[in-house]
Amino acid sequence: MRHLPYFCRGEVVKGFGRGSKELGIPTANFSEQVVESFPSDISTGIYYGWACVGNGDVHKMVLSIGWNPFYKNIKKSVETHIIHTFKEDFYGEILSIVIIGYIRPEKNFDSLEALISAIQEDIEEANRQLDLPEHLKLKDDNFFHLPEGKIVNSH
Ligand SMILES: Cc1cc2nc3c(=O)[nH]c(=O)nc-3n(C[C@H](O)[C@H](O)[C@H](O)COP(=O)(O)O)c2cc1C
Ligand SMILES: Nc1ncnc2c1ncn2[C@@H]1O[C@H](COP(=O)(O)OP(=O)(O)O)[C@@H](O)[C@H]1O
Ligand SMILES: [Mg+2]
Repeated sequence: MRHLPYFCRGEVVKGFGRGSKELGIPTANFSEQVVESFPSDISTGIYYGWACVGNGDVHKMVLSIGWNPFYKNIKKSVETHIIHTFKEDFYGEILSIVIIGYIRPEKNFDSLEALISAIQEDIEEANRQLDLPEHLKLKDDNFFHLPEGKIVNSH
Protein backbone atom coordinates (compact mmCIF):
# COMPACT_ATOMS: atom_id res chain seq x y z
CA MET A 1 0.00 0.00 0.00
CA ARG A 2 1.17 3.55 -0.75
CA HIS A 3 2.99 5.47 2.03
CA LEU A 4 3.90 2.29 4.00
CA PRO A 5 5.98 1.83 6.05
CA TYR A 6 5.08 5.21 7.56
CA PHE A 7 7.16 6.56 10.45
CA CYS A 8 5.59 9.11 12.73
CA ARG A 9 5.99 10.60 16.18
CA GLY A 10 4.04 13.08 18.24
CA GLU A 11 2.39 13.97 21.51
CA VAL A 12 -0.37 11.85 23.06
CA VAL A 13 -3.46 13.99 23.73
CA LYS A 14 -6.93 13.45 25.24
CA GLY A 15 -9.71 12.03 23.10
CA PHE A 16 -13.31 11.32 24.11
CA GLY A 17 -12.30 8.88 26.86
CA ARG A 18 -14.29 6.04 25.24
CA GLY A 19 -11.44 3.68 24.46
CA SER A 20 -10.81 2.47 28.02
CA LYS A 21 -14.24 3.18 29.51
CA GLU A 22 -16.63 1.87 26.82
CA LEU A 23 -14.47 -0.53 24.83
CA GLY A 24 -11.89 -1.68 27.38
CA ILE A 25 -9.33 -0.95 24.66
CA PRO A 26 -7.41 2.31 25.32
CA THR A 27 -6.10 4.20 22.31
CA ALA A 28 -3.35 6.83 22.49
CA ASN A 29 -4.63 9.71 20.32
CA PHE A 30 -2.26 11.95 18.37
CA SER A 31 -2.64 15.75 18.43
CA GLU A 32 -4.52 17.50 15.63
CA GLN A 33 -1.22 18.83 14.28
CA VAL A 34 0.11 15.29 13.82
CA VAL A 35 -3.18 14.11 12.28
CA GLU A 36 -2.95 16.96 9.75
CA SER A 37 0.65 16.09 8.89
CA PHE A 38 -0.42 12.66 7.56
CA PRO A 39 -0.54 12.32 3.75
CA SER A 40 -4.03 13.50 2.79
CA ASP A 41 -4.52 10.46 0.55
CA ILE A 42 -3.58 7.81 3.13
CA SER A 43 -6.53 5.39 3.35
CA THR A 44 -8.65 5.61 6.47
CA GLY A 45 -8.96 2.27 8.23
CA ILE A 46 -7.20 -0.11 10.56
CA TYR A 47 -3.46 -0.83 10.42
CA TYR A 48 -0.78 -2.71 12.40
CA GLY A 49 2.80 -1.82 13.26
CA TRP A 50 5.22 -1.06 16.08
CA ALA A 51 5.05 1.61 18.78
CA CYS A 52 7.10 3.02 21.62
CA VAL A 53 6.32 5.59 24.34
CA GLY A 54 9.16 8.02 25.12
CA ASN A 55 12.38 5.98 25.30
CA GLY A 56 10.51 2.85 26.34
CA ASP A 57 10.38 -0.61 24.79
CA VAL A 58 8.97 -1.21 21.30
CA HIS A 59 5.63 -3.06 21.32
CA LYS A 60 3.15 -4.35 18.76
CA MET A 61 0.27 -2.02 17.98
CA VAL A 62 -2.99 -1.62 16.05
CA LEU A 63 -3.96 1.79 14.70
CA SER A 64 -7.19 3.42 13.61
CA ILE A 65 -7.22 6.35 11.15
CA GLY A 66 -10.52 8.07 10.41
CA TRP A 67 -13.80 9.32 11.76
CA ASN A 68 -14.92 6.32 13.86
CA PRO A 69 -18.24 5.79 12.00
CA PHE A 70 -19.73 3.98 15.03
CA TYR A 71 -19.40 7.29 16.94
CA LYS A 72 -19.74 9.65 13.94
CA ASN A 73 -16.78 11.84 14.96
CA ILE A 74 -16.52 15.19 13.17
CA LYS A 75 -12.73 15.37 13.39
CA LYS A 76 -10.43 12.76 11.93
CA SER A 77 -8.36 10.94 14.55
CA VAL A 78 -5.26 8.76 14.52
CA GLU A 79 -5.31 6.41 17.51
CA THR A 80 -2.85 3.71 18.57
CA HIS A 81 -3.71 0.77 20.79
CA ILE A 82 -0.42 -0.63 22.05
CA ILE A 83 -0.54 -4.38 22.66
CA HIS A 84 1.00 -4.16 26.12
CA THR A 85 -0.27 -3.48 29.64
CA PHE A 86 1.02 -0.17 31.01
CA LYS A 87 1.09 0.65 34.73
CA GLU A 88 -0.26 4.16 34.12
CA ASP A 89 -1.50 6.63 31.50
CA PHE A 90 1.02 8.45 29.34
CA TYR A 91 -0.75 11.62 28.20
CA GLY A 92 1.71 14.31 27.10
CA GLU A 93 4.42 11.78 26.26
CA ILE A 94 5.92 11.32 22.79
CA LEU A 95 4.61 8.27 20.96
CA SER A 96 6.71 6.92 18.08
CA ILE A 97 5.11 4.52 15.61
CA VAL A 98 5.85 2.77 12.36
CA ILE A 99 2.75 1.77 10.41
CA ILE A 100 3.48 -1.37 8.41
CA GLY A 101 0.33 -2.95 7.04
CA TYR A 102 -3.36 -2.40 6.38
CA ILE A 103 -6.03 -4.66 7.93
CA ARG A 104 -9.45 -3.30 6.89
CA PRO A 105 -11.56 -0.18 6.33
CA GLU A 106 -13.39 1.52 9.25
CA LYS A 107 -16.94 0.25 9.67
CA ASN A 108 -20.15 0.99 11.47
CA PHE A 109 -21.53 -1.77 13.71
CA ASP A 110 -24.95 -2.67 15.11
CA SER A 111 -23.67 -2.87 18.67
CA LEU A 112 -20.78 -1.96 20.91
CA GLU A 113 -20.08 -5.70 21.35
CA ALA A 114 -19.68 -6.12 17.58
CA LEU A 115 -17.19 -3.21 17.45
CA ILE A 116 -15.25 -4.70 20.37
CA SER A 117 -15.04 -8.16 18.72
CA ALA A 118 -13.88 -6.61 15.44
CA ILE A 119 -11.09 -4.78 17.32
CA GLN A 120 -10.13 -8.02 19.11
CA GLU A 121 -9.82 -9.76 15.73
CA ASP A 122 -7.66 -6.86 14.50
CA ILE A 123 -5.37 -7.40 17.50
CA GLU A 124 -5.07 -11.12 16.67
CA GLU A 125 -4.30 -10.32 13.04
CA ALA A 126 -1.65 -7.77 14.10
CA ASN A 127 -0.10 -10.33 16.46
CA ARG A 128 0.18 -12.85 13.61
CA GLN A 129 1.50 -10.41 11.01
CA LEU A 130 4.08 -8.81 13.30
CA ASP A 131 5.67 -12.19 14.10
CA LEU A 132 6.69 -12.57 10.44
CA PRO A 133 10.46 -11.99 9.95
CA GLU A 134 9.93 -9.21 7.38
CA HIS A 135 7.80 -7.27 9.91
CA LEU A 136 9.89 -8.12 13.00
CA LYS A 137 12.91 -6.38 11.51
CA LEU A 138 11.23 -2.96 11.70
CA LYS A 139 10.97 -3.37 15.48
CA ASP A 140 14.73 -2.74 15.63
CA ASP A 141 14.68 0.23 13.26
CA ASN A 142 16.96 3.11 14.26
CA PHE A 143 13.91 5.38 14.25
CA PHE A 144 13.01 4.04 17.70
CA HIS A 145 16.46 4.78 19.13
CA LEU A 146 17.04 8.28 17.81
CA PRO A 147 16.64 11.30 20.12
CA GLU A 148 13.10 12.66 20.04
CA GLY A 149 12.33 15.05 17.23
CA LYS A 150 15.22 14.14 14.92
CA ILE A 151 12.98 12.61 12.32
CA VAL A 152 9.44 13.87 12.27
CA ASN A 153 6.67 12.29 10.25
CA SER A 154 8.64 11.09 7.30
CA HIS A 155 8.78 7.79 5.54
C1 LIG B 1 -7.90 -1.66 16.07
C2 LIG B 1 -9.01 -0.66 16.08
C3 LIG B 1 -10.08 -0.80 15.19
C4 LIG B 1 -11.12 0.13 15.20
N1 LIG B 1 -12.15 -0.03 14.31
C5 LIG B 1 -13.17 0.86 14.32
C6 LIG B 1 -14.26 0.71 13.39
O1 LIG B 1 -14.30 -0.18 12.54
N2 LIG B 1 -15.27 1.60 13.47
C7 LIG B 1 -15.28 2.62 14.39
O2 LIG B 1 -16.24 3.38 14.42
N3 LIG B 1 -14.25 2.80 15.27
C8 LIG B 1 -13.21 1.95 15.24
N4 LIG B 1 -12.15 2.11 16.12
C9 LIG B 1 -12.06 3.36 16.88
C10 LIG B 1 -12.78 3.34 18.20
O3 LIG B 1 -14.12 3.66 18.01
C11 LIG B 1 -12.08 4.42 19.05
O4 LIG B 1 -10.76 4.02 19.28
C12 LIG B 1 -12.81 4.63 20.34
O5 LIG B 1 -14.00 5.31 20.08
C13 LIG B 1 -11.98 5.42 21.35
O6 LIG B 1 -11.91 6.75 21.02
P1 LIG B 1 -11.26 7.82 22.01
O7 LIG B 1 -9.78 7.66 21.92
O8 LIG B 1 -11.67 9.16 21.49
O9 LIG B 1 -11.75 7.56 23.39
C14 LIG B 1 -11.09 1.20 16.13
C15 LIG B 1 -10.03 1.34 17.03
C16 LIG B 1 -8.99 0.42 17.02
C17 LIG B 1 -7.85 0.58 17.98
N1 LIG C 1 -2.03 -0.21 25.90
C1 LIG C 1 -2.35 1.09 25.73
N2 LIG C 1 -2.48 1.61 24.49
C2 LIG C 1 -2.80 2.92 24.34
N3 LIG C 1 -3.03 3.78 25.35
C3 LIG C 1 -2.92 3.32 26.62
C4 LIG C 1 -2.57 1.95 26.86
N4 LIG C 1 -2.52 1.77 28.20
C5 LIG C 1 -2.82 2.93 28.78
N5 LIG C 1 -3.05 3.90 27.84
C6 LIG C 1 -3.41 5.30 28.17
O1 LIG C 1 -4.80 5.42 27.91
C7 LIG C 1 -5.05 6.58 27.11
C8 LIG C 1 -6.15 6.29 26.10
O2 LIG C 1 -7.37 5.91 26.67
P1 LIG C 1 -8.69 6.33 25.94
O3 LIG C 1 -9.81 5.78 26.77
O4 LIG C 1 -8.64 6.00 24.48
O5 LIG C 1 -8.70 7.89 26.17
P2 LIG C 1 -8.67 9.11 25.14
O6 LIG C 1 -10.06 9.22 24.62
O7 LIG C 1 -8.27 10.28 25.97
O8 LIG C 1 -7.71 8.77 24.05
C9 LIG C 1 -3.75 6.84 26.37
O9 LIG C 1 -3.61 8.21 26.04
C10 LIG C 1 -2.69 6.37 27.37
O10 LIG C 1 -2.32 7.44 28.22
MG1 LIG D 1 -8.06 7.16 22.73
